[in-house]
Amino acid sequence: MAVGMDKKKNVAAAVQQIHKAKENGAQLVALPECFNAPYGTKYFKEYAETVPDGETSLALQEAARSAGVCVVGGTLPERAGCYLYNTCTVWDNCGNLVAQHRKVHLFDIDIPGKITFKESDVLSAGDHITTFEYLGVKIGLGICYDLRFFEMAQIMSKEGCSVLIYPGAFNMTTGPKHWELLGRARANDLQLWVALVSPARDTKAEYVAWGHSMLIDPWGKVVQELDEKPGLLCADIDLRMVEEVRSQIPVRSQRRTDIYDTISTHDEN
Ligand SMILES: NC(=O)CCC(=O)C(=O)O
Repeated sequence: MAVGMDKKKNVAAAVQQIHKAKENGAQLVALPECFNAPYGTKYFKEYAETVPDGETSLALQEAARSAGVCVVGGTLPERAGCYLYNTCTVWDNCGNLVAQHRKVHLFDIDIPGKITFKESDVLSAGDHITTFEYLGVKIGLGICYDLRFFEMAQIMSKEGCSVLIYPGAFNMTTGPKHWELLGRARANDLQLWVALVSPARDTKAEYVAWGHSMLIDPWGKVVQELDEKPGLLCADIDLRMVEEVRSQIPVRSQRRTDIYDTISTHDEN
């Protein structure tokens, strides 16, 4: 979805898409990172809300309940006391808050002449890895830059997740280089489904999102992808494929942790 300066319009657009996805048969709907606010450090404080009683949370709760779908509510700037977080809330089909993930790895990078961003100027990092269960399926959550950290995805996989969902907003520098690569790497390494959910590209925005929401199967194949424009990606996730890939290429039981442990104690890098 496109995200602009008007929070109410952003939230209304998200609610509309949730209902549209339900009409298309969705049981779970995921929104992009920072779907209710422009993405930028100077905006987080102004747009921040408390969870679960802020206006965006209440709108997501009501949308999940009235549509009867699970909503992975992208992210919103969350205010908790004097701290701000980049937070994903998850609502089940009855409108219960079933998970809340605060971005663990803050997006602090500096590529001179291309992109410099420092979330840690205003945001605090979450310190929990978040998984939840819906319709008997274990699902893991990461937010954008979290996608770069294999260890986090590996823990979610070890906890039994067969799907990882990353609301994210890569940019015009790192997006074409790494967005798909990282999503496919996580899916292939851990042999599970990965969904990457981005805002649409707005070339007039200060931060221009790459777009290209996609769903990747446990073989590491992109099964569906949007372009940079607003759109709705609806796809079936065949969970049997997780077991199929894992039994046919059994890397999970072939790890030589005896060797890795020895090496990793010698070389922290
Ligand atoms: N919102 C983000 O965390 C952006 C991450 C990103 O673009 C990257 O390259 O990593």
